[in-house]
Amino acid sequence: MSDAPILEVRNLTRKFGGLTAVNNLSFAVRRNSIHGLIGPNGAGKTTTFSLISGYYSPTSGQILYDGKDVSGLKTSRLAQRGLIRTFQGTTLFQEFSVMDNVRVGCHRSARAGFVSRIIGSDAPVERAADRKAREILDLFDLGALADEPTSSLPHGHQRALGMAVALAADPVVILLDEPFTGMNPEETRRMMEHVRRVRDERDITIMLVEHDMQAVMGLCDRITVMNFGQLLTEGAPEEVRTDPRVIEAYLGRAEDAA
Ligand SMILES: Nc1ncnc2c1ncn2[C@@H]1O[C@H](COP(=O)(O)OP(=O)(O)OP(=O)(O)O)[C@@H](O)[C@H]1O
Repeated sequence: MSDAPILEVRNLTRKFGGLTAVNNLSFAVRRNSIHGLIGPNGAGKTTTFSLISGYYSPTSGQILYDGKDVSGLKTSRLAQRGLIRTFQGTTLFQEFSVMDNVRVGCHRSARAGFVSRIIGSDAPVERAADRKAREILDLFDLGALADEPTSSLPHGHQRALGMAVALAADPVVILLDEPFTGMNPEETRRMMEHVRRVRDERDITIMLVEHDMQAVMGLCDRITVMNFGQLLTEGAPEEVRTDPRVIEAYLGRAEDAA
């Protein structure tokens, strides 16, 4: 496996009028790692995610994905290449069954064969999508709920299903936007297990923005810390947790807000 990072941002800057939300930010994400992006409120994490996933174009700087400059490419093009972002609010079809949500995701990524397109029969594609959807549901312990309406699932399961749909698109990198928001401790524990499983069993790189520090520290291999749009520090969870600059950044913002 190559040692080159799967994702890298170089001197990334994004301005909104007079406000610099991301300021000359550089960091790299190793292949097959779980990489956290943290920082106090307003630090620029979401903007960074939106830049990497193509929702915003950089004002300046570069984004390299698998060694290639993808700065300014649209979300759909990046998704085709395997860079997939999930959102805080779920984007599931609530009236569909659990299985059908994943099946739709599989179809989006499936390429119908030449013959089936000519004769109008997509049976092999359907069968392949079904098989793939079942495997993915099992990975997230959702197999027994496959035929349930999505709207009946509790919050934790809905978030797991959101990740299952992302997996159906054959990602290389998944960008998870606050995956633990609103979860109780048991749901958080299970979600952490799912994220690990996706990385371990599917060789997928995971990058996440998250405020739940316990989850971030327990899950991530490396953590990038932002403050005021800039890189504050980067390191293993233990280094970051005990870094006085990180503690200061969080406490400083808490005092501002008080
Ligand atoms: N579309 C926009 N237009 C103008 N300003 C924006 C826009 N998006 C973000 N900002 C500003 O950029 C700065 C960084 O915001 P961003 O949402 O990226 O921070 P964050 O670290 O994700 O914060 P939080 O943890 O609160 O979600 C903030 O000052 C925010 O108000």
